[in-house]
Amino acid sequence: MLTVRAPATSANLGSGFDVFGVALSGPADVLRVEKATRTTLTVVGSGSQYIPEDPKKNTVGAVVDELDAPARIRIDKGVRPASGLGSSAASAAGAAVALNELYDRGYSREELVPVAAKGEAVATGEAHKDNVAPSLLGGFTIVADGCVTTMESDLSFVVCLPDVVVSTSNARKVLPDGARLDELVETVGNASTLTAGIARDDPYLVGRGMSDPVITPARASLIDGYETVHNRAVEAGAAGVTVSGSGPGVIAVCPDGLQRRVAAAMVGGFEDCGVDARAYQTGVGEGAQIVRNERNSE
Ligand SMILES: Nc1ncnc2c1ncn2[C@@H]1O[C@H](COP(=O)(O)OP(=O)(O)OP(=O)(O)O)[C@@H](O)[C@H]1O
Ligand SMILES: N[C@@H](CCO)C(=O)O
Repeated sequence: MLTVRAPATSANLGSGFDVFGVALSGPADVLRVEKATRTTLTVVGSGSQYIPEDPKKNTVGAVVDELDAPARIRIDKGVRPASGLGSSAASAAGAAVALNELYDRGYSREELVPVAAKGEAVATGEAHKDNVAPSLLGGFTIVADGCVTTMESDLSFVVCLPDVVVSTSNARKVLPDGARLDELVETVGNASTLTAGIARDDPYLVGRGMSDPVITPARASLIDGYETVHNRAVEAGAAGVTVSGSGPGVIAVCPDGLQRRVAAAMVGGFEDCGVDARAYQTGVGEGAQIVRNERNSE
């Protein structure tokens, strides 16, 4: 039996739609996995009542198939589904790490990215990799043209999760079909600024790059209270604020010492709009880890 902790992630960061992702130090899914002749799933924890235990409908089932590695799997959800915090990806990444180890498949973490992405196709219909890459590799990740680049970072974030549900598949349906040239120029500029900010661990540069004129405005309209929460976070000292993944989570990058104030301001902003919310004071974290290995006692 293996126990794996796989972290929540925040994709896009505004200007990096389907490209940027960051592993968060918390929350996380915890998976207990042991070999079996047939795959069975149990799901407990945050939002587990909305997650199918049928392996064909769960992201981990696709990973089992890809690795030809049947198993008895118990998922303890720390990452609520339809949160914008890479819930479906955390389970897929955790399963990929556990099954690769249990069945001695020998894949590197980079090679597990497309394997875990098959799980995302189960959740959203598209095998996008911008959540599974950071959940597997940790740090800040750039997924572009089949290549994954990772960068370490020490930045601090607040992620505020309202008590509403936005599924990735619905949040992709509101996106426009195309963008104008000036919007493209603005987005490339912001993405470049953000990447430079990660390289320098500079929250102000990252914050300046954390916006885009096309994707974020379309998604923000699905989140009651977004404008208020955005403004409150900035007033409290956040260096940048945007929709986390496809929402409804909202992520703020914070200069040192301001996380608590920003977290309270964001929760208060949602509450003033009649929406319950909770905040995670978090930072850039590591990729999925095997926290317990009882293989030798099998
Ligand atoms: N192991 C799993 N964990 C979470 N959700 C799962 C899992 N397996 C299947 N799902 C389904 O995937 C959907 C949630 O995925 P979705 O991509 O919408 O949310 P998310 O992963 O939190 O968001 P985002 O990708 O924007 O960060 C739900 O319909 C849920 O039932
Ligand atoms: N890049 C994907 C990630 C979902 O978390 C999207 O924004 O739809």
